[in-house]
Amino acid sequence: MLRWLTSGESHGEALVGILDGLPAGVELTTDDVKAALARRRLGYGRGSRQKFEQDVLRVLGGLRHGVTQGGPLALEIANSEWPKWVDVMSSDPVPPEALQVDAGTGDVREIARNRPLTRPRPGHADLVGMRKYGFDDARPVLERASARETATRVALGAAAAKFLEQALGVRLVSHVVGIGPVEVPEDAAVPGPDDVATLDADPVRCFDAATSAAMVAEIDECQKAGDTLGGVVEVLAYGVPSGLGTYAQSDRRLDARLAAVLMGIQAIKGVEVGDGFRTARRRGSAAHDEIERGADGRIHRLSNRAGGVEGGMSNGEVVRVRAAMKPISTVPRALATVDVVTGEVAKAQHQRSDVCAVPPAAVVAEAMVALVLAEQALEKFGGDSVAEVRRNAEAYLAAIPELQR
Ligand SMILES: Cc1cc2nc3c(=O)[nH]c(=O)nc-3n(C[C@H](O)[C@H](O)[C@H](O)COP(=O)(O)O)c2cc1C
Ligand SMILES: C=C(O[C@@H]1CC(C(=O)O)=C[C@@H](OP(=O)(O)O)[C@H]1O)C(=O)O
Repeated sequence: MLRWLTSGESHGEALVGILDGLPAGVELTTDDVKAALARRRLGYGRGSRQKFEQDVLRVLGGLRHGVTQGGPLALEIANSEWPKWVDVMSSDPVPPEALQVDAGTGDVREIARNRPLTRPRPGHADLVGMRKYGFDDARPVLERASARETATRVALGAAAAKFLEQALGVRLVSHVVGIGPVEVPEDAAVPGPDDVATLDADPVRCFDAATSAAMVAEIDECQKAGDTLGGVVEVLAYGVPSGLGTYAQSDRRLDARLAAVLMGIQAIKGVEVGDGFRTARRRGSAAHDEIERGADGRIHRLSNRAGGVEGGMSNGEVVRVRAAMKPISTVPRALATVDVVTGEVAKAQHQRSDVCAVPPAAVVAEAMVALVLAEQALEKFGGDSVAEVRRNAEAYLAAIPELQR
């Protein structure tokens, strides 16, 4: 059983992630995890924080000499912004005067950081979080609701991706298919597992050069207008064996698990498996993926509209999912709100913020798909080491009757 948890605040000392149930024998280095974290920081349209903050990684458990040990993998990602937030985010009580003056950093903005946030920002967790947890300051709400937390999930996803590749030969790709109204054409080329470096080098992680340029222009225009953007990301998983997930119980369906973790990413408001909503507009004869026996004697599909999932199970085709992200909630052209302490009409607080975070959201979505595919592979094949999982998978595949292959 694979499970994961994260802890930590956006401006706290560090984020922490634990991945429990990862088999022994996964080859993984801190450089692998750092590379995944670096990919999440890329993307045209991000705010100033990405430019100066570093993801300072420490592996606290589960890894020895570059190989997982079978125990929980524990990762710490320190926030390099922490020195500015020591008093505001102190885990122990601090004297009130410490919150009135700068904490010896010489940075007068410290005083502003300490000021209670009483004007909840539309689109954020602020208002409901204050009501629900009984705060008169949105600070504790936004600290945990912030997508800074996705760094931890990307780090854990890097370990899951290594496991998938080494045990089963599964490789993942994520790309951006829409930013605001700019969309990749339906007939555009789809990236394969060898195109990851090309995607990482593109400012918006888009595989279609003309669309990428249009997306960058859209972000520029939006920034000038004091506004923000969302978009759509796609994750493709190549080499997923047939039979992950099940039709036998609704919550164990592969599509249900994928949708749940994608919806669990901050700001994701819709999920599509395969052609999803587009399939709903088609007739059945143009919606499903016909089966034929190819010249190589193996069963093939004539299309992959289902996105590699039928009956809640992977069907051996490329697993393909999309997630729709709403525009960034902190809109520079500040939105209307109220001050919940004074009762006055107000404008939502805006300091720095991303204009568009769709490219990093693609990397986060890729990590979540990796975690779910690893979870489902372990559920199907079991095994405490990479070698055992591989043996079990090979035995299962070898036992499939010849005419079903
Ligand atoms: C990678 C990433 C970066 C984000 N950066 C910002 C940001 O800089 N400013 C902002 O207001 N929201 C940002 N968000 C979105 C907010 O965290 C999100 O809108 C908020 O949590 C409320 O969304 P929810 O209703 O889905 O929880 C980001 C989301 C992601 C996935
Ligand atoms: C720090 C990250 O993203 C942050 C996510 C975020 C939000 O509201 O979700 C708001 C911004 O932080 P701040 O309000 O401190 O400027 C982003 O920079 C990150 O992704 O590493």
